[in-house]
Amino acid sequence: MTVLEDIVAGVREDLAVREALTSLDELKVRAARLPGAIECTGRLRAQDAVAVIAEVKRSSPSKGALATITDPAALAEEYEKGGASVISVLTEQRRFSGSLEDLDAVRARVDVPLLRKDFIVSPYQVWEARAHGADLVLLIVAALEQTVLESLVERVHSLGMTALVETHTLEEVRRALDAGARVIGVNHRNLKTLELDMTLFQRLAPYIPDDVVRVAESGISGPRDVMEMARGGADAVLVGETLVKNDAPRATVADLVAAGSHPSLQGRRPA
Ligand SMILES: O=C(O)c1ccccc1NCC(=O)[C@H](O)[C@H](O)COP(=O)(O)O
Repeated sequence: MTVLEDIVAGVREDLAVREALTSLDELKVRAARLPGAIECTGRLRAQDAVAVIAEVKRSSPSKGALATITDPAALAEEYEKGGASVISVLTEQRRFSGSLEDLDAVRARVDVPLLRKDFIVSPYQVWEARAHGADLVLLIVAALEQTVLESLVERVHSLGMTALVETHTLEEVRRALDAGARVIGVNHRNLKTLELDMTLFQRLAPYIPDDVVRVAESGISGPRDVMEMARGGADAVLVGETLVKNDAPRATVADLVAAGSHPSLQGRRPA
């Protein structure tokens, strides 16, 4: 069994417990009481800047415990003040120590769009994301059959949310495009082996059309990486470990944001 398969098996078990506790109808009622999802593609695709998606991440299969985040909302507030365009909240519990309560807490404190970062395999989880205030949902191509991927992308969009469709190979990029993705992430981390390949975004980005938002994910350790991703065609970067292990998350986000709008990057994208 790969790491990804193992994570998804646990996610399915935890999902069955939540489904027994809260009906889909109840989630729909909760979602209807909330303001609509924030439109995100424009924010992720500023003309001459790289958007920073800053992640709340306590632990991971590749690195184990990363940070004791007792107040995820306070951390998210620092990210927002540092200029993050989107905040990603890991809600998977077994391997990432996250929860939907983290998403609620962050939603109550910040105004920027929120990404529910989890291993989504069912429309129930998409409704759950919306009912807990998420504006974006991660869909991992490697974890989903094509027909399921297509129906989840459609469900996410029909709820006014944005799907960040994550890929790791050229075939997955093609599947993401076939599924109607408007935002495609290239994860440097292979979720089956956990190996990082920091050249992957630059190699796959040319296969992602200009009208689709391109996000470089994982292993980004500082401003230099942001500039490299920008030169390779990134509209946005997704950063977790570097931020949660840092004593000054606001300043660190600000440094990444500044790198993404460095004068040497101006004019890299057609108007
Ligand atoms: O981070 C992991 O070890 C991991 C393992 C298996 C599946 C997913 C995993 N991470 C999810 C992510 O995509 C990252 O949290 C995100 O891209 C940020 O990465 P980083 O900046 O390297 O923390």
